[in-house]
Amino acid sequence: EFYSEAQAKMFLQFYEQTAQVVLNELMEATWNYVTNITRRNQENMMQKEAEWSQFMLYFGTRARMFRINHFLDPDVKRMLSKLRNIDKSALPTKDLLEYNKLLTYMEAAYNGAEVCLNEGPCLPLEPDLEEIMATSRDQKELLWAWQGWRDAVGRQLRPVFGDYVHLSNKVAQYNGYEDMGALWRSKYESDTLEDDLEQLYTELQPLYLNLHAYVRRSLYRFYGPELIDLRGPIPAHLLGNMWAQSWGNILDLVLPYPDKPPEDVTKIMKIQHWKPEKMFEEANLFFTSMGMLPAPPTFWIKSMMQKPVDGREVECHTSSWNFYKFNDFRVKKCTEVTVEDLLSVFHQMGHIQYFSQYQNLSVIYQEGASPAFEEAVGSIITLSASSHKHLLARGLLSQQHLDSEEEMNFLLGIALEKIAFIPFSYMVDLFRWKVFDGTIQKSVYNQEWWNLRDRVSLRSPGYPGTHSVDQADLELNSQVLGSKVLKYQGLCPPVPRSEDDFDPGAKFHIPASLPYVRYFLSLVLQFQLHEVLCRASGHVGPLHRCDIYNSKVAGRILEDLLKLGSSRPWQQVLKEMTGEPNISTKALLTYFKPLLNWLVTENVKQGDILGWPDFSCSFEE
Ligand SMILES: C[C@H](NC(=O)O)C(=O)O
Ligand SMILES: [Zn+2]
Repeated sequence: EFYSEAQAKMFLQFYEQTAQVVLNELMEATWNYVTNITRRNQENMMQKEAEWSQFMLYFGTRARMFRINHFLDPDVKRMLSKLRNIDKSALPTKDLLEYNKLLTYMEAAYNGAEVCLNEGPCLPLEPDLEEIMATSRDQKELLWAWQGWRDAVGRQLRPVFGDYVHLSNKVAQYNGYEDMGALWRSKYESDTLEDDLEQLYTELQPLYLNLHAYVRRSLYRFYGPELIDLRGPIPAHLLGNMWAQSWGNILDLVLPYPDKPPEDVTKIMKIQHWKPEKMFEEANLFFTSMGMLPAPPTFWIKSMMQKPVDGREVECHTSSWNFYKFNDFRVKKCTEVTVEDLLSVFHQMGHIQYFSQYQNLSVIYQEGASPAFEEAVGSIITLSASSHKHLLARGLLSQQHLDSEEEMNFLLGIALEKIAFIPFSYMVDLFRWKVFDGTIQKSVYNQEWWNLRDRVSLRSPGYPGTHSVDQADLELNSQVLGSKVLKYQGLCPPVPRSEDDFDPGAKFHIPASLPYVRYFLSLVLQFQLHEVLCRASGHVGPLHRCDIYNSKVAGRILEDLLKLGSSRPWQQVLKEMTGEPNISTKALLTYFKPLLNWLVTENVKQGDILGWPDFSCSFEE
């Protein structure tokens, strides 16, 4: 028999009451585990996982019985269709146990991995190995950390990743999707997502290729020709980050005007005795200055703002948590007193703000308008918080004005964070979608990630800057090269890789089974929304000087977005807020226009080419 719309409303109310309790217990058990990794806490978490799946199975199967096309109330229809996707709860019990064991194993392998010095201590990723990658300028030391981390993590995950893929695809099929990539993409409510992504990437490529060429030249000057090939990819251990995903830590090596180095905010924070708690208060203040919500009392009591020193083993990867209980939201971060971590704290407080703003909605709607919106909120604020004007106002800088050269140094600093991230944030899921849909088989996981497979060199793009490596070339080669580090990032592994390695596994989100393309979309979206808020706040002048701190007008606009959660399709919400129905690179390109002009001129002056026609990696000569 089919249930009426009235019965559907009753069903949703019943779901609402019980979901909060079950979800809260699951979050508490998971939080207890990741902030104190013990066998007992792991068992408790697994128990709550099982209960949560039972609960989802009950409601998910019943949600599928309603014939929602006949219903009138758009909310009832939207909520029921969201309830139908019950993710891994759709697995038969035996498979579910196996899948949860796999997921826990992979995440534990990542969290517990460390790299040991010949005699003496073993170093964990946070803070030790990340500190080395950020600050060391000794390429042997960088190589030791880079290779050691991949040996410690990637090799452990390699044998099980195939099983994870197989069971993930089973989850997807039980929920009515081809494979797990299709299930992940469905969150964006768009049947043109993949084309839209490729279009965004194409629009951003000249910016990336010019930055890549410029940084390669700078590293050539510092590390010399034995390490850097001016017509080739850059060795991946020299970019100041374990995954070369953001290059902000090598700003000192690549400054456009080295005789005018920017003030060192990290140093100033240490001189001023900043502590992690103060970093969170600073970010909280930004939101309240805009008339938005403060983090509630529980946040300050229950968050984990530092790596514990009492011997507890924890998951250090930074994350924000909603406990689906009034005003209970927390951040877990092994915070170091650095400007990089200060901006990361701003990003996390954006998640907390979203949780607070939509907490009165149905549980079903307590998520971002799309995963990209979830990631964009904090990053929008970070764009203001990292402006010279803001840091000066907050006492983290003392130099009143920047001349045009100092301003170019500043813009390059932001580009090292944001532009370098473009190819990385795009290709992590391009890789995984191909793994899930079977294009990339287990036997070639690592070479596909690095694409060492084919010695096809990109046709040299002719003069730098005037015309970047044209899309046809890249497309031609992309069929051969596939979507991998070399094609997109123009990086090389510094040492030979084999199929015993599993380098993708060295990035948290892969063992943690967390989708990643949300960060690529957020990167574009955050500039688009930043521009809207800047204009609304009355900002005039270059976008990179805008700081919306204290703007109640901007706060209001942002609040109206966040309050909606996922109750409305994000395209509608975006159109209302910006007048555009799609994510657009216009604002990002406006923000970096002065820098792109400078980079193109510089690359032409140096006679540098865009792209990496010398395709092979140094050790392969
Ligand atoms: C950008 C992404 N942020 C996060 O996971 O919180 C990362 O760290 O890779
Ligand atoms: Zn985030």
